[in-house]
Order: sequence, then structure tokens, then C-alpha cells
Amino acid sequence: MSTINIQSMLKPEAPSRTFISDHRLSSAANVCTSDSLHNSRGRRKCLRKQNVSTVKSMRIAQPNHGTKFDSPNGPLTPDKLDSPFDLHSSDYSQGQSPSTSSVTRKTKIVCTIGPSTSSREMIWKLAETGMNVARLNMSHGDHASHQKTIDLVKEYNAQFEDKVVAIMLDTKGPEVRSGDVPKPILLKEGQEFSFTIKRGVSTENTVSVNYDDFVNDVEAGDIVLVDGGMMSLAVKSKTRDTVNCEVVDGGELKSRRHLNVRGKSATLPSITDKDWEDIKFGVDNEIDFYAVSFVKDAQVVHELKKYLRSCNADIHVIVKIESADSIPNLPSIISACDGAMVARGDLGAELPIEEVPLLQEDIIRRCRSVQKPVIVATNMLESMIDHPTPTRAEVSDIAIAVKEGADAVMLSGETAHGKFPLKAVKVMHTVALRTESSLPVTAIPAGEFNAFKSRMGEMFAFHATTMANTLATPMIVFTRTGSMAIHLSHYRPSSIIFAFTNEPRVKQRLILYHGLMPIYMEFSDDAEETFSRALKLLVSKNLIKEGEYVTLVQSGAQPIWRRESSHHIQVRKVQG
Ligand SMILES: Nc1ncnc2c1ncn2[C@@H]1O[C@H](COP(=O)(O)OP(=O)(O)OP(=O)(O)O)[C@@H](O)[C@H]1O
Ligand SMILES: CC(=O)C(=O)O
Repeated sequence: MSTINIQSMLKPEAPSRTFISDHRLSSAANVCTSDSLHNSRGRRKCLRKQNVSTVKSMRIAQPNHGTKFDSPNGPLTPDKLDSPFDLHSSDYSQGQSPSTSSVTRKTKIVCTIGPSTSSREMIWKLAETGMNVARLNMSHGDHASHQKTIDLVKEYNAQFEDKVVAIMLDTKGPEVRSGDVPKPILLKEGQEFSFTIKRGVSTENTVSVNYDDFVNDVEAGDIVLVDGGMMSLAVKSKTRDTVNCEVVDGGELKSRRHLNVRGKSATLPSITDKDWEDIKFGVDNEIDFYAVSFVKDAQVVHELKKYLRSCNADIHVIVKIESADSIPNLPSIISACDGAMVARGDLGAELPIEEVPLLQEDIIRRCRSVQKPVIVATNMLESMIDHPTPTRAEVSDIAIAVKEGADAVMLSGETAHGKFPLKAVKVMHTVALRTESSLPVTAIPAGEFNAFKSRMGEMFAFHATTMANTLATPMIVFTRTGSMAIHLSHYRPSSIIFAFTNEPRVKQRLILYHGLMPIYMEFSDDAEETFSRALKLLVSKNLIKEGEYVTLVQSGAQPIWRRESSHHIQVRKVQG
């Protein structure tokens, strides 16, 4: 076992900017020297000599850009990858579950549950294929149908200590929609067409809209988008109750279609009366996350959090960035929330579509810098709603989100009402896994060094990550609040992080974070006994092997065995 203890960590030498060069991590005993650790033969010898070894001084290498180097656990590049080329469409038609180990995938998968996937069988298969979070879209379905899904997910979760699917309730928000039409209205380019706030109108040149301020919000010259841009109309004039347009891009206007005005957000409150009812439904069911639609400022997040505190509900708030008005307020919104979703559908309707990739990158960067999870959503495998294979552009889209460091990627219609929901999850899994395997071992983002000096948990997470990366070991952390696991996830170690917690809600929540595999376990007062049980459990589940080395982190805001020891990072060999 190699141990770095806190007393020796309090006076680190000044680190360099982007990597530690010849950074000395000293501890009480001197068993392995810097040279022996850096030299692969020496390192093996040293680690073989005794399973318990203490790191005296260690050179931590520059970020490894693709070069394999030896470690006690073998090559650093992941070796357990599924082949990206082993997809056979016949294996993944609806109802068949491929056996996919999602253990080594770090980017999480959110699946929207809908008619294609709401059965018990499909929830099970989605979970086994790689779903980490089940999303309930409150724009569709009713409480009875969503209740059924929640119960099924909870039934699944109750069977496993090392598997979990979190539940995310996505609010409908202040959506503006056209009214019901008995049959689709054909819109032709150049034709005049009007939206009226009068109820129940459906003629070949006018349809109702469900939002009275629509006439006040739009001006001549605005562009109205239907279904996120499938059709578009230019506003020409308006009266007290009607907006007159000319069709720019035509199509078939069906019932209750989503309307956006390019560059403008509706002046409706972000949380509507229906949303409050749905939020209460979420509280009653102890769901894990709200995805709040059309957040425009931090105020709405504060309001929701205040309500949740008043109900004593421990539910995290993910803001959906999809409203034009949210963009100038991104810093305060991200500071107020618990995580964010890049909701590219509405974002690309309210803002010019060419802004979407840039905003995606910016939102991911902002969330990562404050250790909050970020989800990239919409159209990721859109063609798989109808087809068994994705387009190459869709595959690249997933790869880009993974490279940008998103915690999660999301499927919408693909799993809600698509023909190939399991295959879509499998494709997402495989593409994410393959992309992750190509990423260089993390360089710590510039600017991080100043932050961790004053924060013990972050400092430990940083050094533990550097050690685990250097030695190519999985990480194991024990956490009550989740905070240390989140710090570790932030540094994006090259291996998976097994996060043991004795809090079921923390287990549920951690599944959204990059690289974390949360596992429920009771903690005893005896740290050694708890470590030993944790290692046995991982071995019994084939998650680690006997003889393998693991990096064990014992730290965080509330160290669990405070009386027994100080903060520790240990490297130890898994014993039989
Ligand atoms: N619970 C549900 N019940 C029935 N259909 C659903 C449900 N959830 C999703 N769907 C269907 O899956 C489609 C895609 O889901 P998604 O979550 O992307 O909806 P959306 O973005 O709100 O789309 P839309 O604007 O069409 O409502 C929806 O348009 C709907 O047809
Ligand atoms: C997910 C969602 O709501 C959007 O992309 O608009």
C-alpha cells in the first residue's frame, strides 16, 4: 500500500502551470524512490517486493498524449473496449437486448422514456444496455403514465447495489404551441398565413396559438419557427389579436406544434402552473433531478430551490439552456443551479443555429469549471428514430460532445418513440467508449492550481487523479455527501471511479457525473474492514481483479474515518 498523508501534503512545492514536474509527494517512510517508480522495471520490482509500499517521492509525468507506458496494471490505454464495428442491426431491433458492459464508459446516457420504452421489459433492457438516467418529458404523457415509469425504475434500482438509473423530470415550461387542427394544414412558400389568439381557429390560412401575449411579443420582421425550424414564417403585420405572416419554408402544420420566435423568448414565467403541479409530483416521488425548461435567469432557480427546501426535498436542479434570454445570464444561472443541459432544439430555434455548437462548448466549459454536471441533448441520433444505423454526422456529434467533456449525452425521440431504442443506446455507448479511449490522459485545466491550494478536497482529488493516471489504476472513494467523488470526476481520471456511499440518494445522484460508478454500501466504524468489503464486492462483480492495484481516496469535506486517520491517498494491491 502506498500512502500519502495529509501532514506531508500541507506544504507542496509550487506547482507548474499545466502539469507537475518533479513534484515531490513525500511521506513518512521511504520505500520506493522517484527513480524506481519512474522506471517501469524498478516500479514493478518495488510494488512486487511488498504489497504495502509508501511513496517517498514521485515524478509525475506530463499529460500522456497517446504514448503507452507501463504501469503495475498494464498499459494505460483502455483495453476493455467493445469493438465499434461489432454492431449488427439484427441484434438490436426493438425488444432485443444486447449484452453491453457499460462499466468502462464514463460519459453517461440519458434516455427519454415514451411509448417505445415504457414497458417493464424495455426499462430493464435500456438499463442493461447503458441507460444511466431516465428522463420523463412532462410535455407528453400524464401523471399516471410517468408514475408507472418511476415505479419500474425504482423496482430495477432496488435489485442492485452497484447499478442505478436516476430519474429526471423535465418540465414542459412556457412552450408556445399552435392549436389543434382536424387535419394537417399545408403551408406553401410565399403564402399568407396568420396566428390568432382567438381560441379554436383552424382554417387553411389561420390557426390558434395558446399564448395571448404572442401578439405583443412579436414584431413585423420577426421569423416564427414551427417545430424548431421545420417550417418558418416571416411576420408582416399584426392586429390586436392576429399576427400576419408570409410562409418562408412550407410544410404540413399538424396539431399542437411548437412555435419559437427567432432571437426572442416568450415573456411567460419559466415555471408555469402546470410545471408547479409536475414539480410537486416529482417531490412526492422523490425523483433525483428536475430539468427546468426555458430558464431565463437565476431567479427561477432560487425560487425552485426555496420551494424544495420548504418541502424538505433533496432534488437537484438542472437548468435547460434553450432560451435566448438565458445567454447573457449564463454565469449567474450556472452559479445557482446544480447542473445544466444544452437543450439544442429550442436553443437553435431561438438563436441562429450556427451559434449552437459554440454555445455548447461554452456551456460545457462553464459547468466543468465549477464541477457541475452538463448534458448535451437533442438530435444526437435523430435518424435512428426510423433507421437502424446512424448517420456519420450523428456519430461525430456524439464524439464531439464526449471530447468536449460533457458528463452526459441524451436521447429524446430515439428512445421515446423510435423504432430502435436499444440500438440507439448501444450506438451511443459504443461511440462514447471509443471516443473516450482516444482522449489523452487529462491535463489539469489551466488555472486550477490556484484553486486547490486553499481547498483540501480538491487538492486531494487532483493528486489522487495524477497518481491513478500515472499508475493506471481504478480509483475508489468513500463518500457520504458525494463531494469527494465529484471532485475526482472533475479531474477526469483515465480510469473509472468507484464511489462507495451509504446514502441511497447520493448514489442516485452521482450516476450523472462523468466517470463515476456509484455503489451503495453500509460503512462500519472500522476503515480497514470497510475497504476490505468494498474490494471484495468489486472483485465479486468482476470490476477489479485480484492482484490489480487500486488508488483509494479517503478525504473530502467530511472525512468518514476522521478519528482513525487523517486524509489519505493509498495505492494498494487487491488481495484474495
Ligand atoms: N411520455 C410520453 N408519452 C408519449 N409520447 C412521448 C412521451 N415522451 C416523449 N414522447 C414522444 O417522443 C417525442 C420526442 O420526445 P422529446 O422529449 O424530444 O419531445 P419534445 O422535444 O417535447 O418534442 P415535441 O416538441 O414534439 O413535443 C415527442 O415529440 C413525443 O412524440
Ligand atoms: C431537450 C429540449 O427541450 C430541447 O432540445 O429543446
